[in-house]
Amino acid sequence: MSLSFKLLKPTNVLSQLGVFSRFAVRMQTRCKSTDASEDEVKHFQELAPTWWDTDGSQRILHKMNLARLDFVQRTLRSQVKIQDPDVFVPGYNYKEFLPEYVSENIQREVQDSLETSLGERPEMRVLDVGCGGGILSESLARLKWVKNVQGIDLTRECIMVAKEHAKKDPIIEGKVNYECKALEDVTGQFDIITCMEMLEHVDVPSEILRHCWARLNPDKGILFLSTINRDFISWFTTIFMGENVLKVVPKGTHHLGKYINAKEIIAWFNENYSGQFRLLDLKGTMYLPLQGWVEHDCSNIGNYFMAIQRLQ
Ligand SMILES: CC(C)=CCC/C(C)=C/CC/C(C)=C/CC/C(C)=C/CC/C(C)=C/CC/C(C)=C/Cc1cc(C(=O)O)cc(O)c1O
Ligand SMILES: C[S@@+](CC[C@H](N)C(=O)[O-])C[C@H]1O[C@@H](n2cnc3c(N)ncnc32)[C@H](O)[C@@H]1O
Ligand SMILES: [Mg+2]
Repeated sequence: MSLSFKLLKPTNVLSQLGVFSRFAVRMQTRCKSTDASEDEVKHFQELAPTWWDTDGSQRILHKMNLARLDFVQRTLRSQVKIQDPDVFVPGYNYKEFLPEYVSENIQREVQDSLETSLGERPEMRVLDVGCGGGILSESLARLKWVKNVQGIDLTRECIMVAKEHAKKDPIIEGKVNYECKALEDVTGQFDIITCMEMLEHVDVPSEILRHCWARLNPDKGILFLSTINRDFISWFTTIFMGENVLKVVPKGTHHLGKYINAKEIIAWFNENYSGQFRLLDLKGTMYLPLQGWVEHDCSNIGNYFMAIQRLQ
């Protein structure tokens, strides 16, 4: 590995921002640019056996799954046009001006029409990069507008757990398949690519994004990311509180120096794919003990969800 990552202390995190962006650093020693480091694989190997224990070491990931599925579905619905001419979609904020029962009716009609349109859409092919034990892969495979989900991960034990768990649900039989392989070895094109809570675990995230882009349907394919900004709040919540105080995240899961700022990702897309993509949505998200994961508009602080659409 060309660079050694030290855990950045919050005091010097500001000196690191912008000066030492590992984001575009290319590996010199790894045979594959999208390969996983041994320490990351070893960490997740040990977690694999309890992956599907919703009160176990991945409980926070299970809780996050609800929020990120909302984000994915909301983003996709925003891309669907209402086809039904009988559905009235007011051109103003009707919730503020119409009686509650009227605006609820409108909202339900719009929702039903969107669900129908999504259900009629050509069935979507999904790639889940760094799928782990399949928490997100399975949830996506259960969505009616998904044709199939390909989950890949480089921790073999996670793939084995994912395969075994998928057998428990006949609804997703034949809709989800898993392989232990590097992203650059994945062939085919996908309408949706998800890369959730994985970028902060790789040494060269730009290589992951580059290979995701190459496999994204150029006709409006959508890349969904969730990862963590490199800032003090992230260190405080995800490492100090998450791993050391509340102990709700396995110790050693995260390293501040590997976190990636949302602004860095957007800048990288502008630099490499200017005019070929659209940022569909970017939301901050944070875990609150009594509420679970909640979205907020400070996407440059802490965790965030991002949706990027390929236009050509
Ligand atoms: C607007 C804004 C962001 C303001 C912030 C202001 C501020 C100081 C807020 C503090 C928030 C607060 C109330 C903190 C109290 C302590 C607390 C609840 C901390 C959260 C700890 C936690 C659950 C962090 C989540 C870590 C994380 C990213 C989980 C995903 C995950 C999980 C796993 C796994 O389970 O194995 C592995 C991964 O790689 C993950 O990314
Ligand atoms: C925190 S888990 C997230 C799992 C899943 N995406 C989710 O959110 O439920 C991170 C996963 O990324 C995998 N991973 C790390 N580096 C990888 C790489 N270079 N290629 C493929 N998978 C990788 C790890 O093995 C681990 O299973
Ligand atoms: Mg993580």
